[in-house]
Amino acid sequence: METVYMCIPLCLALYLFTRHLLHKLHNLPPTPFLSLPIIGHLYLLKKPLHRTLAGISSRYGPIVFLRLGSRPSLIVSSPSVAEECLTKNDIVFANRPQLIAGKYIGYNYTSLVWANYGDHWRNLRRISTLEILSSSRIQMLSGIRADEVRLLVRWLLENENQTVNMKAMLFEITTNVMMRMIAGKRYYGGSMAEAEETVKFREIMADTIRLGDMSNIGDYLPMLRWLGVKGKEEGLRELQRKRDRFMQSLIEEHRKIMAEDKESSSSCCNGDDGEKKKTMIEVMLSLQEKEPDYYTDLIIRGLMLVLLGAGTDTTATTIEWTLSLLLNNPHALKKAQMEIDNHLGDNHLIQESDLNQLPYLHSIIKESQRMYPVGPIIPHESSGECTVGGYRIPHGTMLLVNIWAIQNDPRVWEEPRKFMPERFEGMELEKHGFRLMPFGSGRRGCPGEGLAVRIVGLVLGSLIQCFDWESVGEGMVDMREGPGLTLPKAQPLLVRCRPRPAFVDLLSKA
Ligand code: HEM
Repeated sequence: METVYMCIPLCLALYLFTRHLLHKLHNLPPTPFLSLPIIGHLYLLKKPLHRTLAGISSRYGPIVFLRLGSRPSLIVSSPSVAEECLTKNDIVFANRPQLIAGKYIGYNYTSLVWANYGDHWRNLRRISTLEILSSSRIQMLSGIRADEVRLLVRWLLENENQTVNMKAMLFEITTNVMMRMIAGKRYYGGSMAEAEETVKFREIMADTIRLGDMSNIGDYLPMLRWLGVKGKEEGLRELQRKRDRFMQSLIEEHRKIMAEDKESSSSCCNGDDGEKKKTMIEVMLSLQEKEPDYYTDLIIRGLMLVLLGAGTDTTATTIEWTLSLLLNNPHALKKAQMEIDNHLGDNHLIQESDLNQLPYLHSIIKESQRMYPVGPIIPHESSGECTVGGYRIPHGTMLLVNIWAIQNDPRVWEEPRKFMPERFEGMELEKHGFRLMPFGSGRRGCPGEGLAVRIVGLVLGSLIQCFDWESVGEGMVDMREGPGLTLPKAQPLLVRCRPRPAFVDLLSKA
């Protein structure tokens, strides 16, 4: 028995030594010494992941190799290495890791977010950038965003001095904007609150947030899945069934309306300019008529869910962080109000077309996205062997670019934890390079950036222009980060607002 006890540490030491030797021989990047059998470096990971990985990088350097269970992983946390991965090695790293979540909510890794690089992904990307998220289409649907913002400021006016949960409020407005663009429907606020369809939609959104954290131990230790430990898998499967059924019912509804429209050649949805302001489903169904084999209902459902999933929480959370920062930095809030007043006076509410005259507002948003990027870590995977920083990176390595670490690194940004929108004044966008990339970069970079910039700018600009704000509770707004995929705040932002006297009249007519 004693011999067995002696053997265990001996075997472990031998294992660690051999691993380390092989690591060096294979010219892999620096790695923490203790990589345990089976779990590798998983024992090092704690939430929030971006902070843990930043801690590891500060010890081992900007290129770190980890074995996360069965997944070889490359952690990158400097602008130059990120650039090397996303420019020189862009195609090699253009795959996504095949995590369990992608099997269910990514239609077996075939949706735009989850598909590997290749013809199918390129096609989806083309459809989304040319047909759905092109500047002309985004511009065409600007009325939806203006209308939702108008409803928001009206609601705030009617509820002045009440405690408002901004997290919930912002999630509702961004979801309404996206669903109106996708299907011409709004599910928050208004008279539809009790309708069965609304209740179903809200349930789906709540479940998506509940299961939204993609971490699943089976992703790293597949043997657990064989042993029957399925984690969130059942929940994800059921959620996807519900989402799929819901989106299909919207497609059927549109199909029916389009057929009726065709018969009566009605022009009920034409804009003032006579051009038809089609929803995304209508655009996709028109394409389906021309190419039914490619534009299947499955492809349409996949795109609807991707846009809803990628476009709501991200924009809402960005606005919530930014407003929180402004409440803790009242001088910046005043300065932004003055900028808007100077440019627009007090006789019209801010519109999207005003945004490019408001550089300080842009600087505030950039600074907030620098400090609190809502995609703190971007996951890719290598489809072949390549070199990064002179090290060999094997095929099938998961790449985690730690955007949060880069954007909060004192070697990259002066006093990074200080909110200083002024640092962006007069700085051209190109100058940020890979130091600032809240929307990612390279061929898998965010296709919704143009839309997101408009939504965030318009909502935030309107809130700043029309109201004076105070946080609820003692002291400063709590800026701690909570667990979750899109860097949520640990505590939702609670506020009270009062309309600015000069805008009461304008708001009541809005
Ligand atoms: C402030 C808001 C947003 C932020 C910060 C953001 C950020 C990001 C980031 C960091 C990525 C990953 C990039 C990469 O892997 O290299 C991404 C991907 C993506 N985003 Fe956004 N995003 C936002 C809003 C939106 C909106 C409004 C949409 C569309 C309605 C959208 C659609 C997508 C899609 C489809 C992808 C996956 C692209 C692919 O894999 O090819 N995002 N976004």
